Amino acid sequence: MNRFNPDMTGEPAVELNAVSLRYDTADEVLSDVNIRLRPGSFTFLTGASGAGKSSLLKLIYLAHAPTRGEVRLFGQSTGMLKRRQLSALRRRIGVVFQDFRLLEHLTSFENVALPLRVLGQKPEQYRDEVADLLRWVGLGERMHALPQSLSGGEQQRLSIARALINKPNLLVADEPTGNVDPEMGKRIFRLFVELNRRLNTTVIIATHDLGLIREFEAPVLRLQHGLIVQDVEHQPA
Ligand SMILES: Nc1ncnc2c1ncn2[C@@H]1O[C@H](COP(=O)(O)OP(=O)(O)OP(=O)(O)O)[C@@H](O)[C@H]1O
Repeated sequence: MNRFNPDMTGEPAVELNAVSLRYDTADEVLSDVNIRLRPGSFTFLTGASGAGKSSLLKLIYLAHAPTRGEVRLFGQSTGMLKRRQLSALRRRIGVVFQDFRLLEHLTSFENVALPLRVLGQKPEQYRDEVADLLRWVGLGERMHALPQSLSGGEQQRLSIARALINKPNLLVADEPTGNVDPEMGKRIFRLFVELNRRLNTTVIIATHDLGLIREFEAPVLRLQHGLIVQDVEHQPA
């Protein structure tokens, strides 16, 4: 993989300032959250079920707007942006979901190529790139398989390739190892680490898996009832 789109602004890749989120009229799901992720950093987000991890990630990948506070991405405030500007920012973010969200009628190759086709690229422009990425995630032999014929770990690696084909500056993964066995979980985390080290992609991963967090020794943000109770700046040495 080549290095691409390096983030040269020097601003945090992600910055949440006094962010709160409330769905309809219920209590706040996130309260006064302040986060800064450096470009090229690798961070875990953890917390009990219902603590607000997915909600926080949705704010980061611009699926929701906060009720209060400011979300800044790559130095840009996101609150007042027009639809087209938001789409451009979203293209700089790759998202990996626990339940993969692959298109079942498309092959592995076609699933990964789709974001480029949507951008108007022709097969001859993306063929080699898609094949390289599929080989990188270990699916070189499964390029023409449909998702239903892949194992859970293979489907997750396919969804990682799809999230990366647009060369995002930021990768957001929501419980990416929730549906795979521990060995595959490690293999998937190694892909994220390699991505982060080789391409300097900023990575944030929500996970319950304390074993993997310990093994990979990255900074941890911990959410409890919508509050950050442990953050990157306050790690024990
Ligand atoms: N679209 C929504 N509408 C209303 N409430 C929601 C919505 N999404 C999440 N919630 C509520 O917000 C709270 C936090 O949910 P969230 O999914 O962010 O937590 P989580 O830490 O990711 O949990 P899990 O680990 O179980 O996925 C929960 O009480 C949940 O019921």
